[in-house]
Amino acid sequence: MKIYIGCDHAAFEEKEILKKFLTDLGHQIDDVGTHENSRCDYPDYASALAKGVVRDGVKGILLCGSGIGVSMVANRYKGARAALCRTEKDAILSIEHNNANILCVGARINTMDEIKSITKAWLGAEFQEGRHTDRVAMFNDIGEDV
Ligand SMILES: O=C(CO)[C@H](O)[C@H](O)[C@H](O)COP(=O)(O)O
Repeated sequence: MKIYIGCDHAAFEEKEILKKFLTDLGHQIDDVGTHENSRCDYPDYASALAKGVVRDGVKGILLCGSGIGVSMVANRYKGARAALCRTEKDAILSIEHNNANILCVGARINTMDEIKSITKAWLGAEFQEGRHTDRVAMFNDIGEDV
């Protein structure tokens, strides 16, 4: 499966480790950066990743210090369903009920082992459809100025 990955400086090392973990599992990884650990701005990378995910109809993984900033940015793009996940349960539910297409994790919150297991759980889960399909479709009609 092709998977986009992106991060800011706070999660650069974790992103590199996760990239190898996913490549070893047989996934094709498209890295939108950052490509070094000097200070940068997560909106740049979360935007690039969300655009790629929506355009190509694939999944993506975003990492920053908390996971919060990247999830906020990604969800500004129509068609992006970014879920901040702290546990495997979060990850599974974000797919089963919400058909998340972007996983967000916090490298300053979760350990590397936790990030790997959250990611594996997320990639292994399946959208349950049924009553969830119409609810997720409703997302597309939301997004007005207030
Ligand atoms: O967006 C965030 C917080 O919601 C991320 O955790 C960033 O990685 C963090 O803000 C970066 O912080 P730094 O002090 O500039 O390293």
